Amino acid sequence: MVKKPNFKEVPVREAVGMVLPHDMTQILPGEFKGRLFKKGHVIREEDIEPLLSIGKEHIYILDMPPGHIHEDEAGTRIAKAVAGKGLSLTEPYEGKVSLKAEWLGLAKINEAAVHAVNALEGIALATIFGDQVVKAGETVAATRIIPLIMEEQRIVELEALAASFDGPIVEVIPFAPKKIGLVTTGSEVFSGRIEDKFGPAIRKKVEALGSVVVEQRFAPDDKELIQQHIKFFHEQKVDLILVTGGMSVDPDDRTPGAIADAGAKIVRYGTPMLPGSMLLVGYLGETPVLGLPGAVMHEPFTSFDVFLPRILAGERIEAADMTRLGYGGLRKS
Ligand SMILES: Nc1nc2c(c(=O)[nH]1)N[C@H]1C(S)=C(S)[C@@H](COP(=O)(O)OP(=O)(O)OC[C@H]3O[C@@H](n4cnc5c(N)ncnc54)[C@H](O)[C@@H]3O)O[C@H]1N2
Ligand code: MOO
Repeated sequence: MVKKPNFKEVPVREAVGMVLPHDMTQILPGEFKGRLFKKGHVIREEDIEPLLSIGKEHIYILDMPPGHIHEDEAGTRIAKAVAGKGLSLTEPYEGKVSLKAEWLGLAKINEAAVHAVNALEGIALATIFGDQVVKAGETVAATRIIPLIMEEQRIVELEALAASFDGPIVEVIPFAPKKIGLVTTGSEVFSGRIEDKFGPAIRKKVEALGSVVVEQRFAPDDKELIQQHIKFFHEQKVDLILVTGGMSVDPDDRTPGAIADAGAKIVRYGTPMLPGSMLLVGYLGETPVLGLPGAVMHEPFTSFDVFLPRILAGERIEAADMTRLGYGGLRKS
């Protein structure tokens, strides 16, 4: 059991000159939720009315037993113990310390470690789901202890637990700027019968993450020509090759075969996420080659948007990464 701290209860009218042991929250539904008084505030005569208005007829004056620490210090220590690179800590607010991204990047969260930390009584660590893109300033995790004070020993245990994992529990990996080669297939686009919609959509997605399409090459539905463009980009030593169109079941859909014929090792063709089930991921040497499904053209979040940030953060995509998308992967039916 979490030990109750020793408090002296003082009627609020007699508390003038005393120090508040924790932040005092006011909630006016629909209007305001926040800190009315900060921890450490010395109560003044004019504070009595506001305190009574939030239902505080008595306040606690804290008598901190030896070996215990306050929620603000505990929250800060937990945050420091779990944070890796790319995160900065906020000041404690109502006992809560948040971890905010310092740069645009991929949030990496050790899920098993988060569960292990939260199994310690009295400790709360909340994170976003991992492998998401976060912008500078976005909150990635927040922590607090449940009681107002806690034996310091518990925090020492938590620090040891956090240090026992391989790498930090929460971090933000920055995106390396990569050079991308884009092969757009489809005889209807090649001939000019229809306007290319893939190029602008892909540029927008990759530029948002700090990378650039160095060149876009067009091919009709001809396996040999598609393959030549893929090899060209590989020789140009781009960091990533993207191929659009021709990913499904029609006789004119040549892209998966062209990627294989170019010499790429196919990780997997098809992934259980909608939209974007027709995604192919392969590697030509060390260079990732992706066959992109039609949905990438018009949907803001597809299987491609799951893996692009991970590739730009330097990760290699394995078959299991692709097969695991099914659970929660129905984003659009
Ligand atoms: N019977 C089935 N039909 C479809 C399946 C399936 O499994 N069985 N999968 C569907 C899914 S999911 C997708 S995604 C698409 C995959 O399409 P493809 O990659 O083969 O795309 P295309 O057939 O080449 O073109 C589809 C559509 O998009 C237009 N297009 C293609 N590229 C461009 C471009 N660069 N700019 C503008 N428009 C483009 C193309 O003209 C077609 O209209 O298949 C589903 N069907
Ligand atoms: O693979 Mo498709 O993109 O689900 O529409």
